[in-house]
Amino acid sequence: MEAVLKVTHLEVEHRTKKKSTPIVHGIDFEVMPGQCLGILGESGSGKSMSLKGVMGLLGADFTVKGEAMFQGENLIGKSKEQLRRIRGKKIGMILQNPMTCFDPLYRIGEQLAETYREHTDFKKAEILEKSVKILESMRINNPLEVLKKYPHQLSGGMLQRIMIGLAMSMEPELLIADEPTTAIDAITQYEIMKEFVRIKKESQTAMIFISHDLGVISAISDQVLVMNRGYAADKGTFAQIYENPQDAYTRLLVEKKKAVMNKYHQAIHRKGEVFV
Ligand SMILES: Nc1ncnc2c1ncn2[C@@H]1O[C@H](COP(=O)(O)OP(=O)(O)OP(=O)(O)O)[C@@H](O)[C@H]1O
Repeated sequence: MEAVLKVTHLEVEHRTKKKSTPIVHGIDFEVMPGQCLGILGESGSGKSMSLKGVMGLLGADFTVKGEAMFQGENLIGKSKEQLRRIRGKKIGMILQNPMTCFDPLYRIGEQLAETYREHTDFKKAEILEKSVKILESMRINNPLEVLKKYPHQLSGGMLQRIMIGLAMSMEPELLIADEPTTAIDAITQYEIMKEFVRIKKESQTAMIFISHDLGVISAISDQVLVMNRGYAADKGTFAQIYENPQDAYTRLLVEKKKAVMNKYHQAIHRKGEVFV
């Protein structure tokens, strides 16, 4: 089976007049159809830079090298305009903070319509119908009312749900989610994760899910790439990474997680003793 996206020897470098600083040091990864690749690593490990590099979202002061094959074409080296067309249609992207993805000056409905106008030839009535469907599919009540609201009138969780619904309505070949739950509260984070797991089950869309949280990665990933300081530290299925980490850094992440889980189990156990 052919990978949906196959990235080989990806390098990202930041350049100023005085010096160049390597950020991502030749990493390889691939996403198979219907599967989710989780990219795990602490803040600053180069997770976002890798995907932004592939998707043409870095400024002119960055250089990106390597190969990122998507539908028979190398994304690296494509023009900003070509990549903009691919993003949002064939490759959906959900970013960290939903507030920054919406323009504060326009109503939600106008912004959804704009995306439809750019990527489809739907007429006005069809756009409205589709927009309502997106909100309904993401279990948002009173969709017609919500379409009339401005971003600041909605919660972060609701905006993130709308972003996910919009991305999925384009029926992308690949969905990339970069820490999509970090900017929202814990209960909503759980709800948003449930949406991703549901989408994965129902639509079989290939996904890349970026997170610093091992728990989040475990909920959705088939394969995991662990990043540390711009290098690929470990690779494998979640079970391989969790049970038998090859790299010292991955072992540290797993041990930290296991220690938290132990404390949690002990607390539950103690609570049980008190109340039994
Ligand atoms: N605008 C920038 N200019 C120069 N270097 C940057 C810039 N943004 C990030 N970097 C460098 O790239 C490294 C990787 O950053 P990146 O955002 O990819 O990390 P990350 O693993 O996604 O973490 P986070 O979840 O905090 O975004 C950082 O450690 C930093 O040194």
